[in-house]
Amino acid sequence: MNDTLLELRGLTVNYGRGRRRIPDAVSDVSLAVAPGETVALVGESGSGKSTIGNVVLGLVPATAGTVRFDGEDITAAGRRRRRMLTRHIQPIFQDPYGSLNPSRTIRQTLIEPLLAHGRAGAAAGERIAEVLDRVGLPADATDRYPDEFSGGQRQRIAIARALVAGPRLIVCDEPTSALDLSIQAQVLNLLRRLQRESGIGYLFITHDLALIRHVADRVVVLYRGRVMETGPAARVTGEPQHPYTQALLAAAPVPDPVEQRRRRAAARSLPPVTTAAAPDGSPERSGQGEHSRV
Ligand SMILES: Nc1ncnc2c1ncn2[C@@H]1O[C@H](COP(=O)(O)OP(=O)(O)OP(=O)(O)O)[C@@H](O)[C@H]1O
Repeated sequence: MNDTLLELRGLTVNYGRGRRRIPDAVSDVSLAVAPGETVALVGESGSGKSTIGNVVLGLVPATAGTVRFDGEDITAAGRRRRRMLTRHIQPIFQDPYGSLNPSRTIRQTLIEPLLAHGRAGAAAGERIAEVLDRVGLPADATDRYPDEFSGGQRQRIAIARALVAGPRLIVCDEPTSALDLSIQAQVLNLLRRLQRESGIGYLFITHDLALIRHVADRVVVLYRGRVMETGPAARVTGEPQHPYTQALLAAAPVPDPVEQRRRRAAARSLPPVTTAAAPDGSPERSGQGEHSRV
């Protein structure tokens, strides 16, 4: 067992080829997730968050850099070995309506990950009942279809599907952004409880900096595929060092209007985001000193 569950080093991803090539969708990103830890990837749309998550899930190839899971480089592993390793990594996606096949019962949905890893034997029914119970759904949910459930319940089904094969890392890609606020809190509490019970690591993708102080231990702030700032969630949200992080925080809605005005005033007094260190016009990087840990 390794202290570091997931470690990315110098991850770079280019999409497409020739004239349709999109270089540096992700550029030289390094981060680590420990067992039982939540590391949030934050940044606005197009900053490369989902690309990083998809590389970790084995859905998108890395152009350069390494992705180590439990010390083993997934990108260098053969197909069979990669399948073995990625069995321990599962996704939860944003849209609980789109991510569940409407023509499959909940049992068929939950048995898929077990089938994929040759574990759909006699104990599968028991395992499915157990995960449904853990996510707070009734045992008789198994014979029903996704459209018989609310958005929050569907996201619980998606969480059950992620849990059923006993993952050690879950890539949560905006898992609550399609849900009402009250349901969001329930789903986040469920994720936190599951983490406490099982020591699962979360790579938690969100564009919402206001959310991460409630869910994340550490944060990686991305802009145009590059790391702007990394550090403990309380520090990055309480005393952001990089102007880009400060601007993101100022734009995040806060329940307290006085606090919101204070942040906006603080952001207005910032110097403009500098382009000095980045030839492509993105802000210069900072927080790299903490890079070795995050
Ligand atoms: N399959 C793809 N083919 C080509 N380009 C892609 C593909 N997926 C993402 N990109 C590009 O890569 C960059 C990073 O996109 P990505 O989806 O990773 O960002 P994101 O931060 O997750 O955005 P969002 O919050 O909108 O999901 C963007 O410029 C995007 O257009």
